[in-house]
Amino acid sequence: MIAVENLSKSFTLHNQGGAVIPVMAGAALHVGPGECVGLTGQSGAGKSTLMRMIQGNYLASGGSIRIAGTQLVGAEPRAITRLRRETLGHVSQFLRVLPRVPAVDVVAEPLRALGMPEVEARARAECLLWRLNIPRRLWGLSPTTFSGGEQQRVNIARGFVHHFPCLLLDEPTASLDAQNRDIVLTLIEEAKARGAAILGIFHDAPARDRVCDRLVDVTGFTPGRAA
Ligand SMILES: Nc1ncnc2c1ncn2[C@@H]1O[C@H](COP(=O)(O)OP(=O)(O)OP(=O)(O)O)[C@@H](O)[C@H]1O
Repeated sequence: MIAVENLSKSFTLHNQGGAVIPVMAGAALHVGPGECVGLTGQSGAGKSTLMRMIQGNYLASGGSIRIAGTQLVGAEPRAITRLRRETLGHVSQFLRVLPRVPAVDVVAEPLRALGMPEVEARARAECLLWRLNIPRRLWGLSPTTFSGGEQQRVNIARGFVHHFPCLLLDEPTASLDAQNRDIVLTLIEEAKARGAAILGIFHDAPARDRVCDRLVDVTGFTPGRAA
């Protein structure tokens, strides 16, 4: 479902004399249906860079990234937009929303983009907000004024509302209390049970141990260390 082969990445610092910084070479991993793979490695090893390339936010310098059969490296922006709408979900650490859009609409939006009828999209959004303990009185308000933990839970609800076949999770349990953390881990387990391929960064070691089937240490993809 998620297949990375011989992936490389260099950053060119145009505002610093065009210095070229190689950060990744020979990166390879595979995540199958129903599997959760955790990215590990010391700070600066390249976990976020790899995730951003798989999400299509950073251009790869070379290699291959296939998401459910679609080649991402060199893909047209339109193909990447379609992949994100239908196939590749992403939960980042922070919620980015337009002001004045109510929380329930933020969560329902991925379903509306897929053409789901309004009543059903709203019902599914409300169900997730309820499961994630967002008080009903907040559902009609913009999350811009919500607490950090509430914003993160809205973000998680938005990431899980459509049953994406592939999911990228960037520290999905960071700054959550024990009860909400447990709910998020249950959502991940449910996604695995329905066959989703999940790749995540989990600094929370017990959470990682609970949901990850395998770990991939990106330190092995540091240029000069690749096999
Ligand atoms: N936009 C960028 N421009 C230049 N260099 C970058 C950029 N993004 C990341 N890097 C460099 O790439 C390397 C890997 O960074 P990355 O953020 O992927 O590491 P990480 O493993 O996610 O670290 P952490 O655990 O601290 O978040 C670092 O040396 C970083 O300075």
